[in-house]
Amino acid sequence: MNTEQETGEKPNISIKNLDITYNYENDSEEVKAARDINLDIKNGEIVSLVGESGSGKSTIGSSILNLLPKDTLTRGKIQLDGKNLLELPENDIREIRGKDISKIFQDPMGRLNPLMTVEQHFIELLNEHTDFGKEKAIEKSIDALNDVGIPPNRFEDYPHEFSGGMRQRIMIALALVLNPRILIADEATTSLDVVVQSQILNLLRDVTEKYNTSILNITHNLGVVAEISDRVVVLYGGKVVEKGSAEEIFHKPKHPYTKGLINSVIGLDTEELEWVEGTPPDLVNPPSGCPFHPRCPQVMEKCKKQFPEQTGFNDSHKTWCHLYES
Ligand SMILES: Nc1ncnc2c1ncn2[C@@H]1O[C@H](COP(=O)(O)OP(=O)(O)OP(=O)(O)O)[C@@H](O)[C@H]1O
Repeated sequence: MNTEQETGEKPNISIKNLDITYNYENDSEEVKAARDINLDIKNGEIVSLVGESGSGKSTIGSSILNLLPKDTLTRGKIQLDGKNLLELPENDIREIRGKDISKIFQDPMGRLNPLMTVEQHFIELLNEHTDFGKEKAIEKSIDALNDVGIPPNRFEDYPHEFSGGMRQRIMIALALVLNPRILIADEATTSLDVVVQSQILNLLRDVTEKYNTSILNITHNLGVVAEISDRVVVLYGGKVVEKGSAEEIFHKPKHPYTKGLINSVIGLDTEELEWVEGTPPDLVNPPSGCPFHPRCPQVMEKCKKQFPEQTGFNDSHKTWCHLYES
């Protein structure tokens, strides 16, 4: 049974048994980028999806927006308001994209049009999704900018006139102005320096509360996760291997991979930095059994043969590891 069923709270968005395979039936090798993913996100909740490069994080984020390449096979369900987003026609999904579900990326400069002012970006977006007149559109935009700390006198400036952190604030305001149900932040702070990263994360936390928007925070950097997450989902080789509250994942990690990830984060009391030895799996031919078994310091014979069943420690904390199976 999953957390949401146990607590009885209805999720905002619900991913069920999601499998994603790239290069399905084309000439290239199939890549099994996500396998049997189950993930519910509640209203106003910040869930971080963490794992090494290539573990399938961005693939899952893109599937929610239906932005995967055409020859990608997706199986399972991504449910929002009783609709399976994977089955919606392109026109319907275009309507949802930007309005109910929005996304912020690592590189705001690459997403903002250098020839358009901040105002023009907002007006274009609001014209596409609403029938606000110009006055209301400007008022809404200035409110959203205000919420992210950009003063109204910068409304007619161009993207290059802002610092990296301010451009990311503008992206957040653009992502929130339509009051979306869920915001997907894909490595949203990765290119920023540590102080600005922290400011942007705090900002995301604050605006989530104000707008009651959920956030799926995708990152390989565990350092930025502790600060903002309600829950953390750990992904390895396209499979969820552990999930729990931020407190549980950081202070009581169970899966050997999660433990390795946590130990590789630099903290104030770090004396010796550790890392997870070995290389991430090839998702064209994922390892049999538990995908982490070739790198696991506690590997057992059955780990090579069979993916573990879920072990639940309480309503929120679960892992998939043979070490904990009774
Ligand atoms: N368009 C694509 N076609 C084929 N394979 C892809 C495509 N995009 C990603 N992959 C593969 O899918 C797997 C998961 O990639 P994904 O980008 O989702 O991982 P990630 O955890 O987000 O990593 P990163 O942090 O490096 O972006 C990887 O093996 C990657 O090479």
